[in-house]
Amino acid sequence: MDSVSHAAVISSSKLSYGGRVSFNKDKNPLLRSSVVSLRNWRAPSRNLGVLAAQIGNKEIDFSDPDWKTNYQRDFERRFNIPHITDIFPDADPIPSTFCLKMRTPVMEDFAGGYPSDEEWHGYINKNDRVLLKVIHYSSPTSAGAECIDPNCTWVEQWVHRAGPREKIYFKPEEVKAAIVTCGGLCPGLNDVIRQIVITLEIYGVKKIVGIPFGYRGFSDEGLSEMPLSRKVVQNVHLSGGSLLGVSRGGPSVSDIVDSMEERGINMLFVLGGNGTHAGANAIHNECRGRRMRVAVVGVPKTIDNDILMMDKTFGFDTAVEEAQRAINSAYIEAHSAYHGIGIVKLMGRDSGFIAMHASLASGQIDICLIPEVPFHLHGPLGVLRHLKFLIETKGSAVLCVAEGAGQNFLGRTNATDASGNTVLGDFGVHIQQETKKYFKEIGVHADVKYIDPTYMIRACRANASDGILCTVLGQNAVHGAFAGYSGITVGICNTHYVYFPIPEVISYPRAVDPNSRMWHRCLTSTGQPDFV
Ligand SMILES: Nc1ncnc2c1ncn2[C@@H]1O[C@H](COP(=O)(O)OP(=O)(O)OP(=O)(O)O)[C@@H](O)[C@H]1O
Ligand SMILES: O=P(O)(O)OC[C@H]1O[C@](O)(CO)[C@@H](O)[C@@H]1O
Ligand SMILES: [Mg+2]
Repeated sequence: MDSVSHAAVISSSKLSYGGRVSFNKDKNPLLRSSVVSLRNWRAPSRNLGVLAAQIGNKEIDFSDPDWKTNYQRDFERRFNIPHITDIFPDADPIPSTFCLKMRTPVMEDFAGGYPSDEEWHGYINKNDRVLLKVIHYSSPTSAGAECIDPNCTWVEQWVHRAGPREKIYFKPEEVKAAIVTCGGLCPGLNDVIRQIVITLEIYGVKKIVGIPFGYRGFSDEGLSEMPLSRKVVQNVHLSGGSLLGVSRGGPSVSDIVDSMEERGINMLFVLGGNGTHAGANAIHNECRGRRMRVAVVGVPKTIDNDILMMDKTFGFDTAVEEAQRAINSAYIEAHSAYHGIGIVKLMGRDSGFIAMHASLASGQIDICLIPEVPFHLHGPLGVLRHLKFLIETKGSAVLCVAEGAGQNFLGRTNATDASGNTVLGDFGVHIQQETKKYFKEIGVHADVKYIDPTYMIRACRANASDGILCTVLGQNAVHGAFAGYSGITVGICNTHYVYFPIPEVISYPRAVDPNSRMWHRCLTSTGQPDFV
């Protein structure tokens, strides 16, 4: 009997919240989403009735006239960004050395004072905020609705605006900044490294180093730090990969912080995904525990686009664009063959964003399969039966599958990589084989071509749109560190640039909402039916 590929449904009757993710689509039952999709809204327990919900660790009683105020206060607390003065209340700021009026920074020990210009108002006020959610849903049944209470009350949620502050908490001549890139590759890593270095130099920092091969570079014998300067990074963005190298796994947090202390690193820029950010936050906490005056700032790097709250992460646009070449090749192969079927596998461990957006962009995909949306392969409603229909009616078909889709059709290996991530089975190969088998069994000719461009896509250099995103994120990371923040990451939110406290963006992987307008648009474009 055919099993169904299923997006896990939270079985708990409790409502939890924290991100923009709908209640029914997340794989992680421990998620802490701040907004609940009321499509599936239900009271968490009979005791609470319909007017209350369990939100994270808190229970909200919606009959309380102050619930909204309390919610907003709690939100503000959660999205507060940790600052150096939290542990060093007496830390004195100095006027910023970041000055766009100067083409070359004064590097001579700032003997004549810091070159800040009080009249120039190019700085961000630390009280500036950006609105996180911009849609007022009037009903929980609206597509993609993210409501907090059953009436979908409008609740403003503000996050901190990123950018240079007028006052800074580090003297550039006392800074030793380090950059580390962890996890898998992603288009744009070099662009971010480059911007961090360039911006640090504009502040007047002279000691800038790269840690080689991810967190391992802090501990592994024979890996020495790489001195960085504008000269070194000038052209690195012209190629993909990471100038510094990447890795998974590595030393413990306490070993990393020991190494930072030994090397005198007091600004650490960490480029990576969920795992890397969990590490960065742990490093930040360890530094605080040791009362080190250090800024740890993340830049989210995930081609999968699986970090919460953000419009997108760098590398994602490039991946979608580069995927077009593979999809177009699959389309041409399929359309040039008698009963041709093209299959393209794209990255996306837990999230189908690349597959969904690449399918939408190409307009050449008949079936898009992602981890978040369940499907049958066999049977009257299955993908294979629909393929037969397409062959009979169109003469050819093209599929786009995310690597994390259909994992339940494959035997679990229980294997994990060096960071502890589950090693996925190859669903692309599986569906290719099943398709061939199926058409053979039904006695219909089919010419199946399979393309796996995943690593070719990941190794590309950033496209123009990602180049800009990387530039802004890299610069803002440096502004955040100089402003005295630590344990933060940078992001784009409703087209504006913001700082988030790290835990809020990594509490679970961001996933495609099957009830979102974007997934509905994808279905409209492909014309595929439900496969369950
Ligand atoms: N919970 C954690 N605490 C501390 N360090 C962690 C944690 N999870 C992962 N790391 C470390 O972060 C680094 C990168 O993790 P991982 O391999 O999961 O990649 P990632 O940052 O999630 O990026 P990608 O999107 O490419 O998977 C590894 O060196 C790993 O040891
Ligand atoms: O082969 P690696 O380096 O483990 O990376 C594969 C994983 O990395 C990602 O690209 C995320 O960076 C996932 O989509 C994919 O599962
Ligand atoms: Mg990860």
